[in-house]
Amino acid sequence: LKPSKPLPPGPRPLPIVGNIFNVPIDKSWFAFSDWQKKYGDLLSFHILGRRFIVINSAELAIDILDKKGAIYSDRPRLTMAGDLAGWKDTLILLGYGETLRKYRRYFHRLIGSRALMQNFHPVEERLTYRFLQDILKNPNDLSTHIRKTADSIILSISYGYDVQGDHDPWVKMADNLLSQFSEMTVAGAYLVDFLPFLKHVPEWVPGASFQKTAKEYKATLYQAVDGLHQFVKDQMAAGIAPFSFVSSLLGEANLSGNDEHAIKWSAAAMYSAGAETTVSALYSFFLAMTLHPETQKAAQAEIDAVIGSDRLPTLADRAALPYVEALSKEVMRWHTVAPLSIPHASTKDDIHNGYLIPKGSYVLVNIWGILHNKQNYSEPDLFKPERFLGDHPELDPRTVAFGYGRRICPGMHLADASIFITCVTTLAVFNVTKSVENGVEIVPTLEGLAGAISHPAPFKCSITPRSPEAEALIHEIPAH
Ligand code: HEM
Repeated sequence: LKPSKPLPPGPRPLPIVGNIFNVPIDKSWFAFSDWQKKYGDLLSFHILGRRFIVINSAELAIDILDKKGAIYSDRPRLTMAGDLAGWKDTLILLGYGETLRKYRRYFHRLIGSRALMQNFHPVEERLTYRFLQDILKNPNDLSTHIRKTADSIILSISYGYDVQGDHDPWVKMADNLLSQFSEMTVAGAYLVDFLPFLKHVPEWVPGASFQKTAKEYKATLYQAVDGLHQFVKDQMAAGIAPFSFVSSLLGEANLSGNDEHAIKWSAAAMYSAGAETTVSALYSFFLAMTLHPETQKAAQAEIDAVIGSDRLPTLADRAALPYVEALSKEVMRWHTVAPLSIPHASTKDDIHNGYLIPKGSYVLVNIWGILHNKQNYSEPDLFKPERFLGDHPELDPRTVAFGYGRRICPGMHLADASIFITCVTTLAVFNVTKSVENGVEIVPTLEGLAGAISHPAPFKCSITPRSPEAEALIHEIPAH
């Protein structure tokens, strides 16, 4: 293709540095939504010659990332995190090709649909009931309990590993890994990402301390990935491995060494991509309930009518609870967990709607923008589960929040189950209200923090059992 077509519009660049001063480092999704008003749904800009394309509508995301998936499914190459610190082998950063498709097939076979997730319903339920007990014991430590629960669910489903207490060594190691990863991927954190030839500079050269850091981080990554994998193999050898992603795949006949490597690295992606994201979504659920007592009451009325008050809800009750279902959709929309998705990279020049999208562009989807666009949602800033009920429901946010095309989130059904079961069981037994300090009610606001995974800013709320019967139900949960 000759570059005869114009690039998608965007702010005017400066020579060499391009649009470096136009794009805010933090929460750039707001800027992209503003630019949309001026330039339309497809935008482009460059920073130091690197071309970025931003997609601002669901239709375009489908047309480009789904329908032209063959050329839009690569990932940007991260020199520090990917090449030097070893993360390039994880599913999230893996380039497009046969290995990626193999990893994704594993996800598909084990957790690729709501029906398959039923194999993991007992785990989801057991660990969420444990969460209710933790909250009852110590309602002020909400974020700690959420984190522990999300970690436990992922480690149990991926490795059959049962998290022990509040200071579990594997959780600690995995959390450490994640902070290393986010530290490395903050824009501009490492010069080597802009000047990749620097990766050949030896560690002892002044200024090359990133080599030492990368070595250290890579060691932590391998220790965790190899260690958890070995844990499952040891359990299988002893005949005590519970059903999990890894035990199920390793149990298949005629595995090659290559297959085992692929199983190991695809499982590693579950924790890296699944824990923080779930934490953010669950935390935003509690914020929404704090701010919207009327919504909470409507959901509780439905639960009381359908389930009664002498047992806890399960995932099997889902179809009978349309309001709670709508509420959990609204949780996915109202606060956007991954506001710009994960960038895709294009592998060929393409002309779309008359614009040139050059090979090697980084393609971002403004997920926050789509989920807060007035054309898709009435009063988008409000928390309104009703928008998904009735004869003309608004766009299902689960078709947006998990990304598009061949890199769409392979953990979406797991995330969806975790969110639903947490919402429904919490509402069945607790009231979430604004906390009161010195006689004054504290009214939090929704503020999504900066980051590839955006968490709601910390807030206070009060969580109390709905009734003595509800409290008794929590006590009756068998010890774990
Ligand atoms: C609320 C929870 C979650 C949200 C909002 C979310 C969102 C996303 C998004 C937007 C992407 C990028 C898709 C794209 O590139 O187009 C993604 C990728 C991914 N997610 Fe999730 N996710 C969530 C939970 C999970 C869970 C629980 C798991 C695993 C068990 C998981 C595993 C992954 C993996 C492995 C990728 C990388 C896929 C690839 O590069 O091919 N996610 N997720």
